[in-house]
Amino acid sequence: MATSIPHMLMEEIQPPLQTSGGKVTVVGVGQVGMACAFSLLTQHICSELALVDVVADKLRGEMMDLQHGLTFLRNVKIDASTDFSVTAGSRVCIVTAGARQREGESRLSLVQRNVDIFKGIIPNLVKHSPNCILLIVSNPVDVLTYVAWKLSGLPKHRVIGSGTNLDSARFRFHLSQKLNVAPASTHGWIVGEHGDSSVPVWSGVNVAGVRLRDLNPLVGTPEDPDKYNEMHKDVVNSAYEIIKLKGYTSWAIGLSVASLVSSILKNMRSCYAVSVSVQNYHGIDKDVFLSLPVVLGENGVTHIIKQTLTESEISQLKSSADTLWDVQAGIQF
Ligand SMILES: NC(=O)c1ccc[n+]([C@@H]2O[C@H](COP(=O)([O-])OP(=O)(O)OC[C@H]3O[C@@H](n4cnc5c(N)ncnc54)[C@H](O)[C@@H]3O)[C@@H](O)[C@H]2O)c1
Ligand SMILES: O=C1C[C@](c2ccsc2)(c2cccc(Nc3ccc(F)cc3)n2)NC(=O)[C@H]1Sc1ccccc1Cl
Repeated sequence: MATSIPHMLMEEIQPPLQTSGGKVTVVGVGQVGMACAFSLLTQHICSELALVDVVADKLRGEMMDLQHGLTFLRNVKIDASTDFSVTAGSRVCIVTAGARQREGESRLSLVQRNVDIFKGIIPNLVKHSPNCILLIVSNPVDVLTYVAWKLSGLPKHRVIGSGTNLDSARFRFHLSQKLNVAPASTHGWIVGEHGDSSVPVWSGVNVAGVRLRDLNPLVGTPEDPDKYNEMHKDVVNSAYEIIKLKGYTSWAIGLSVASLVSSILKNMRSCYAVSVSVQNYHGIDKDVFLSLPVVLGENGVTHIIKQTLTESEISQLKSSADTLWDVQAGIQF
């Protein structure tokens, strides 16, 4: 006679599945990684969550703290380990692991340190989840998305970077405040290189299909009396302001990453500006990853949207492609 309570409480109809089909891994449980994890859980996006980091105590603490909130959420299997076997069967693997930039450290030095970190992460993720989609968040995100693709051996459509998804979200927020329309109804795309050198596509800024450029042809130009062109500066400056005020950024990037994962797991085919292989698009001949609007579905990037860009916008993309190509040339794989 089985004496254990579970056996007395219930009759097993079928053994548990190896994986639920909704498993997501987050590598790096720092400020960004935990914001991603919290956003995924509170929006009921994943059915399983695996956390990986090299700092074992923090890793266990974050896992326990999330587990204790499950009473208020749905029943998600949350696990954590420094061993990548915990990630097995993940549909999406989010990488936020990275070294902190040292005082006066060159960009290339930081890149190489992050590449060396990625050498220990990417092959292990693919070993345990060969059918996964890699979603890179660590900076410099465009270069590290290329590095992740090279190290993973995965097809390019299953390796994306968060890219200018956050840049675009900040751009839409600033526009929404000026127009007094909800950010979700204020449409605008920032493409190209994530961060300081990103490219706002002013011809596409619209509310309900009404393009600002049709109402004011000077929108986005230095001659614009309404100074909409300063919105892009606001996007960049706000990132630095947040760092100055709180020391890091987390909530917006966490929410933006959760939205990307939702479109993938639910095969929503929503459009996002994310870092993808852009060789042969807009006349770019270098093998680099930059952000363009793409359709995101269950197997990653299904389509790249062919926006009509101005000569200036294309020139800025090509300049970023050359910069990234030079950085990539200096990487020791
Ligand atoms: N793409 C974007 O829009 C965007 C926005 C914000 C931050 N970021 C980037 O996200 C990254 C993380 O930012 P953060 O504020 O969370 O940093 P953080 O230092 O708080 O967290 C990084 C985490 O990575 C872990 N880590 C380091 N090496 C590891 C390894 N080999 N394996 C597993 N884990 C490892 C660390 O232990 C730490 O917990 C940074 O590169 C940052 O620039 C990107
Ligand atoms: O990409 C980052 C990383 C950063 C940040 C903030 C100011 S400059 C960079 C961040 C937070 C914590 C650590 C780092 N490190 C880091 C940044 C760039 C890099 F190349 C290497 C490391 N960056 N925080 C952010 O919000 C985002 S978005 C952003 C940054 C600059 C312009 C426009 C945007 Cl929308």
